Amino acid sequence: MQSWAWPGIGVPSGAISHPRQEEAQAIDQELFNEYKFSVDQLMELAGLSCATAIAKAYPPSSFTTSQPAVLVVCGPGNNGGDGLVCARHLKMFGYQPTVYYPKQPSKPLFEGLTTQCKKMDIPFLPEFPAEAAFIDELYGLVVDAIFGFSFKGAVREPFGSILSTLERVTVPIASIDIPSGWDVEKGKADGLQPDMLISLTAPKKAAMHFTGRYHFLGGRFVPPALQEKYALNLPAYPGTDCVLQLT
Ligand SMILES: NC(=O)C1=CN([C@@H]2O[C@H](COP(=O)(O)OP(=O)(O)OC[C@H]3O[C@@H](n4cnc5c(N)ncnc54)[C@H](OP(=O)(O)O)[C@@H]3O)[C@@H](O)[C@H]2O)[C@@H](O)CC1
Ligand SMILES: [K+]
Repeated sequence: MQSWAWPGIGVPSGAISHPRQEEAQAIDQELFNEYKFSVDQLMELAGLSCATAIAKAYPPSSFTTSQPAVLVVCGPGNNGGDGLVCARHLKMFGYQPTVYYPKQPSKPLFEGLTTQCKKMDIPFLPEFPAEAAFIDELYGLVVDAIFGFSFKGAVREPFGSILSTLERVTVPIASIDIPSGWDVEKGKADGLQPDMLISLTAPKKAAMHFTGRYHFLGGRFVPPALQEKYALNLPAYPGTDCVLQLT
């Protein structure tokens, strides 16, 4: 496992670990199988962390659009589920989220999260805006909840076209867990370059290639024994906060 020194106020000067893809998946499986968490539980905490980190970095007053409008783009796996939870909490925090969710799995978890959003009057776009300029005009922030730590190989449609449009937007992009399209360990120099990354549980190896302004850690749910087993060496979260700003 690779690690780096971590200077900063409130953060111990030790080294936070950067799990590889397989390690991130193993931690995830252990949380469910050994520690008996349910996906819904952790997804709620993960999505709440994301909305909280976004509210810290981009308060509604910082938006130049007439409303704090946020486009949340959700993928087909649990990263997309985090996006739906994040959208719901953003709405609670006073933002105007809109969701684009092109590949909706027919599983009760995702159907439930979708219904919750719709019942909170969060609109779902039937089509993705064809031009990056439309996104820049209508939204002050894009949340990238397309792929997380299980992404592998070349991007398949419709996500290839979506990502190539997102690469051209000029409004800030906040990526949940991994910038979508990036190799989970090596990153992608010519891919999406988000302004914000919210690493969940621990920053994955690819996070070492993140050059945006804000890097937050969220998902404050890893029991100490599991942190020790994987030598995560996570910094202490401040007080009762569910997120920690790393950079
Ligand atoms: N413990 C934690 O930290 C917690 C983590 N959580 C979150 O879960 C995330 C991981 O979720 P995950 O394992 O469901 O996978 P994720 O990355 O969303 O993508 C899988 C989907 O993408 C697809 N797909 C893959 N490659 C593709 C390609 N090249 N092109 C196109 N499609 C491709 C793949 O499709 P398939 O291969 O099945 O066809 C599948 O449908 C994690 O990053 C974090 O955000 C929290 O919710 C809870 C606690
Ligand atoms: K993502």
